[in-house]
Amino acid sequence: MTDADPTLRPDPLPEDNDRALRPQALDEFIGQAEARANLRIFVQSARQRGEAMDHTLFHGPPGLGKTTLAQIMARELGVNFRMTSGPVLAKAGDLAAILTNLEARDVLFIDEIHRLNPAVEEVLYPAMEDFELDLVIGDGPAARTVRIELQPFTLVGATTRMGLLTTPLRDRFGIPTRLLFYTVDELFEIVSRNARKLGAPADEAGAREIARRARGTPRIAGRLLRRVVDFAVVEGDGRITRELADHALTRLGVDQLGLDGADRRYLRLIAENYGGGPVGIETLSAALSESRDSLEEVIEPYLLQQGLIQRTPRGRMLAQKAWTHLGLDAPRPPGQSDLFG
Ligand SMILES: Nc1ncnc2c1ncn2[C@@H]1O[C@H](COP(=O)(O)OP(=O)(O)OP(=O)(O)O)[C@@H](O)[C@H]1O
Ligand SMILES: [Mg+2]
Repeated sequence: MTDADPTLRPDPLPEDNDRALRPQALDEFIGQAEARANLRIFVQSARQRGEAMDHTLFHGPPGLGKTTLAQIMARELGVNFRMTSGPVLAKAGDLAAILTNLEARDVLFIDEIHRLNPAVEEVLYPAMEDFELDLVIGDGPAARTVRIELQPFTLVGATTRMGLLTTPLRDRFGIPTRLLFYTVDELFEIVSRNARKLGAPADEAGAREIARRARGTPRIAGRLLRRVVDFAVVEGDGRITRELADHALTRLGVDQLGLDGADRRYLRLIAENYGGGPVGIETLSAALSESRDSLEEVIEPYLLQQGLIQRTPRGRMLAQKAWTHLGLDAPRPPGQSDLFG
């Protein structure tokens, strides 16, 4: 097991595309209660008025259900779902081709919308605001602009990095929706339901153990469940108990808090090489050979949410909980004498 086993990371993998396990309706979607309640109202209102729903932006760490919710919105609105992503839309013409093919009230989903090329983003502004497209035809002195009317549509954007969105783009979303890490109870429901769908008998304590160690993330819960099922079949009697789940997760390198090798490597680096910090993100990125983006998008949000690290103006610092979790003693602040030493 390598430190950064990709199957334990929250980033998407092809094996996640298990349609049977993806919730198909708002009622089947567990967790995100506030976002869900609001979306239900906006969907219903758009349906009753017969209008396109307002543009919606989902932001939050990977694997929390942004794409799933976008698909559910289209289904609940009873419209087509078209999907693309920021990096895929290289030229303004690519986006124009998609926009002109939308039918009235369709949902256009743009994943990783913070990675749109600025020229493409320019095209998006009038499209979002007035359902119009300004196309430049030809070049040089013969160039002219043609205005094309679009069908009213709903843009659904998703991003793991809200901070990287330009202000004009952010301001054009009527419904910004932040997704939060799931509670253990919510993940417990998701794991139990998925176990039933997979025909894998999981008792309550077994499902709860997986939920507790899923890093607050349904995508990880789904993957851990599949792995635990494998252990149950090969090394157990097929049933998922707490002992079996604990054995399997420990073998997979998922610890009691749900941290994997990459998380622990991050914490241990700050503890052992930087005395607990503060240490700058660029330094951590170089020392771990991980991009700054992946530290900020994937590793840090959960460690912050769990109170294992703190972000200060001078860099990242370990919290006491992290020292305890690593089984290390926090260094004493300078000047404080050791009464017993
Ligand atoms: N509330 C939920 N209940 C059950 N399963 C869920 C829920 N939310 C997400 N999932 C499952 O978790 C996986 C990840 O969800 P999804 O692809 O929507 O995440 P995402 O936020 O779009 O991630 P990324 O930022 O990587 O694109 C999917 O397999 C989906 O079925
Ligand atoms: Mg997604």
